[in-house]
Amino acid sequence: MTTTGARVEVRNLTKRFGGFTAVDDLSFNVEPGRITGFLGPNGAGKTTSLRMLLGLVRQTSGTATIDGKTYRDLDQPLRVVGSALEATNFHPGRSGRDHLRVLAATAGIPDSRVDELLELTGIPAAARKKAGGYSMGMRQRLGLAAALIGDPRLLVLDEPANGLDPEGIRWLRGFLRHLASEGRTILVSSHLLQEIEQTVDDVIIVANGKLVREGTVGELRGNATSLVRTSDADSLVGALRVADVTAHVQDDGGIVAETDDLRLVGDVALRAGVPIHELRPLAADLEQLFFSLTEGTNRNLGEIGQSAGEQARPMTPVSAPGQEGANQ
Ligand SMILES: Nc1ncnc2c1ncn2[C@@H]1O[C@H](COP(=O)(O)OP(=O)(O)OP(=O)(O)O)[C@@H](O)[C@H]1O
Repeated sequence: MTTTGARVEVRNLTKRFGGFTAVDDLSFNVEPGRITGFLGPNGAGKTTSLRMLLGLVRQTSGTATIDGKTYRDLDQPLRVVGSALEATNFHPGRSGRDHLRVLAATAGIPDSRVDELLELTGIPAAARKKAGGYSMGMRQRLGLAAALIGDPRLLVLDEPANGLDPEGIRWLRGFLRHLASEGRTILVSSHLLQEIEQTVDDVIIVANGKLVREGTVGELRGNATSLVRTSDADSLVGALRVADVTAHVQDDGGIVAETDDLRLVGDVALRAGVPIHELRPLAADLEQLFFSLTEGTNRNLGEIGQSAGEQARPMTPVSAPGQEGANQ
């Protein structure tokens, strides 16, 4: 099955709560058929941005559109966008199945879709249990099923890996990949890079409400290199250079060659008659990059929680949690 994914465009999006700027002139695109990670530490402005995209919070300025339209202007929103912003948002006394049936009914979707989704998200056995008794992982799966009810072209998931065990995270990864391979657009937020690093194609990193980096995972990792060790580093570096591969010897004697073609490096070494003791790809440390871009920007900690030297930004909530509404 193929689906035409919806394209998301965010332009100069800004949200101020009183004097506090939660989202600050943010611009990015999210492309169909790809999984995009929306990353940033706690308090970076991810949820607020997603809420603006979904028409749940009114922006101070800027735009967030889905195939050129704001959420409010979509004709059949559930058929275009499915979202799971909070895993706990279910009536505790209602079964998972009933929750989905109510949703389906409001959107004119047949009940058969409910069973299909319970099966797809791996919670058919829980279907008759009250959602109040669900584990965090089950709530996440039910949230995902609810998001998919209208077979949407865009899926927006806020911290979907929260509360999932490693097996659950592996399942989620495969599930999202399958949905993207059908052409859908998938936007997933997370404050933990390692949770979604293997899941996403593109990354948007925010800190203090601002965009700090965006690109494909490959671009963020930078040029692929490999590490090779030998007893005759000078000869191998020379032979690699002849083969048009830039290489240099590190302090510990290892050679960093600017290619990820390990076979080429091995062949060059063989021709040069140099023994190889180690040969492996060098993965750039994305986690390190993420920390260096966002270090000290967790605004939820306030001034006290931040360690000395970090840039703390105090915040004063202007409304209590749960009082947020579409008119903000
Ligand atoms: N209604 C509100 N009134 C005042 N401040 C708010 C409101 N909603 C969010 N904020 C603040 O805006 C900032 C961004 O919050 P947001 O929830 O968007 O961040 P986040 O990146 O999603 O973080 P997390 O990973 O913790 O969910 C935070 O400092 C938060 O406390």
